[in-house]
Amino acid sequence: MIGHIAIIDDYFLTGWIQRMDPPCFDDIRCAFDSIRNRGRKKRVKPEGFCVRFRRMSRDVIYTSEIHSNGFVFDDKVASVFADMIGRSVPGYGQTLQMVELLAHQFAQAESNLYDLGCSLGAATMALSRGSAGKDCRVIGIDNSPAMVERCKGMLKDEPVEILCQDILDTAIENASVVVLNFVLQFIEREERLQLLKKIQQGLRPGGVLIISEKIAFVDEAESRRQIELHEAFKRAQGYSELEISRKRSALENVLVPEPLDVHHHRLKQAGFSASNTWFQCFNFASMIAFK
Ligand SMILES: Nc1ncnc2c1ncn2[C@@H]1O[C@H](C[S@+](CC[C@H]([NH3+])C(=O)[O-])CC(=O)[O-])[C@@H](O)[C@H]1O
Ligand SMILES: O=C(O)C(=O)Cc1ccccc1
Repeated sequence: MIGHIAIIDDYFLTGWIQRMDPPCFDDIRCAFDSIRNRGRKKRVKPEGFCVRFRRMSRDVIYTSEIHSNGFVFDDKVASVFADMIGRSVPGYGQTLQMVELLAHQFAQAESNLYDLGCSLGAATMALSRGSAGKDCRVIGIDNSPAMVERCKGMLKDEPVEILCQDILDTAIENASVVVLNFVLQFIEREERLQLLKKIQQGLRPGGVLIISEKIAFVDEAESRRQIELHEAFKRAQGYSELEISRKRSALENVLVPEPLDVHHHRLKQAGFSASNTWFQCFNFASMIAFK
């Protein structure tokens, strides 16, 4: 049920919890409680679990004035990314759980599963877990060397391949599930259709593309409302007004969101037979497209 990222209260721990059966949230909380009781530094194995954990660094990048112009996936961002995305994207954890469920549903035996723009490999892990036992190749790809290096470390015991590559150059073949989890938004708009066509062509019959995005709204008042709600979410997650506004400026022209109907229309143009939106929270949404 849960992948490898567990955020318990304000402990900011990243952990891998492996057991024969998928653990539920209460099991994990129990495991962490038992760790807490014995002192935070001590590595213990609560009964029935194999828990490996490292402290997840808190994202304080935009608390200081000194940060790069624009937004780049450099080592600074990679080192706090798990915390950053968890506190910035409403429903991110839920999305990962559903990627695992969808992989379980759609992964075909002896096919390839791709996580394009894998960052630290959270969705790669979900693909791996969801397709366990089907003899699939799970491939995570990212063009940020800092992300790839950390991702390889995080997933070193998982049967996945992690490549440092531009996803525009990646060959997609024999695929049953492809994931673009909050990645298309960073690709130049003119390149997006071509990328989706390539994915559609690399999918087997019955294959799916799972795509999550920050979305835009055509109606100005609606757009304002959704952005305000997203920013209220970020405030509730502990980001200050200054951090929120600095990151907003950094993301301008780097993360370019589009309305949901633009996405669905483009998926059709790329050759997908159908698509739908299976999750939305404020200006973040997840879709699935069927070959
Ligand atoms: N052309 C490109 N080629 C390869 N990678 C790219 C490219 N452009 C951007 N990236 C990579 O796409 C990732 C986007 S983050 C994905 C989260 C992850 N999917 C997750 O489920 O945790 C989303 C976010 O930061 O909002 C970064 O690691 C970039 O290096
Ligand atoms: O933080 C934001 O405002 C976002 O839109 C989400 C996000 C999350 C991680 C990196 C870049 C953008």
